[in-house]
Amino acid sequence: MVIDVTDLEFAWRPDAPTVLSIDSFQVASGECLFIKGPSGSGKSTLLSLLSGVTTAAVGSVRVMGQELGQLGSVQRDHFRADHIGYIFQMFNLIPYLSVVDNVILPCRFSSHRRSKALTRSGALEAEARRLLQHLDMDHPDLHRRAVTTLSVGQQQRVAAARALMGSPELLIADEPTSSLDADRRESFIRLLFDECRGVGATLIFVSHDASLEHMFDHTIDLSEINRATCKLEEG
Ligand SMILES: Nc1ncnc2c1ncn2[C@@H]1O[C@H](COP(=O)(O)OP(=O)(O)OP(=O)(O)O)[C@@H](O)[C@H]1O
Repeated sequence: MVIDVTDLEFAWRPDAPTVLSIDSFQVASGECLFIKGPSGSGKSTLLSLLSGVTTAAVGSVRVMGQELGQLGSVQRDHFRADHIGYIFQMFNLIPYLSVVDNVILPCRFSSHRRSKALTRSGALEAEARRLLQHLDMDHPDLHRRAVTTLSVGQQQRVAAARALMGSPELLIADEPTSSLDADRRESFIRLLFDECRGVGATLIFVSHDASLEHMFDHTIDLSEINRATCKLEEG
């Protein structure tokens, strides 16, 4: 199992309502999982817990066998940098870096990912260019451009290449296609699948957009496994 969550209870503050109450949630290695759920059902909160941005006082969140609650915040930052590629909804590219330097960035924070990238392509820049090419960004002129001059679809591909750099075992994508039209959304997801399957990575893709669901191995509706949402709906 890449992810094993049991008996989780989470509130953002001790006096705030419970946002997540999940008895059991597992994701197998190599799976491409689609997580859907209405706005406010706790999707982003779950991703914060899976990536160790925050931790739960009650229950267990294991990622690749590591109990995240047992790590301090600096150790969790290292764990995330080494093992998790994250594609943000707004991409979070660094505006003053070139395309290639944005893609290389995870290797500045993780020697683990740096050595994997070097093993694969011999040089970080070569690995960044290989990923960009696979993601349909194959024009060398594009690689030198400032990210602020790229289209939304191009920025999305740069964000994906950055998340894939150094072959993290787990890729998390938080609504990264919401600003694209339907055709471009599907082609982007196919490219992500190709890259993930190529290295045996696990993909967790979160979206409101149920029309993407058919593309994935499995789907989870968070509001169905989250007892906190059920209680809110009943109340
Ligand atoms: N950093 C935070 N601090 C405090 N409360 C938060 C924080 N992030 C989310 N929440 C609260 O947790 C609940 C679940 O929000 P969350 O963002 O996880 O839902 P979501 O399913 O991702 O929603 P959306 O689809 O609209 O992004 C909401 O009540 C929200 O206000």
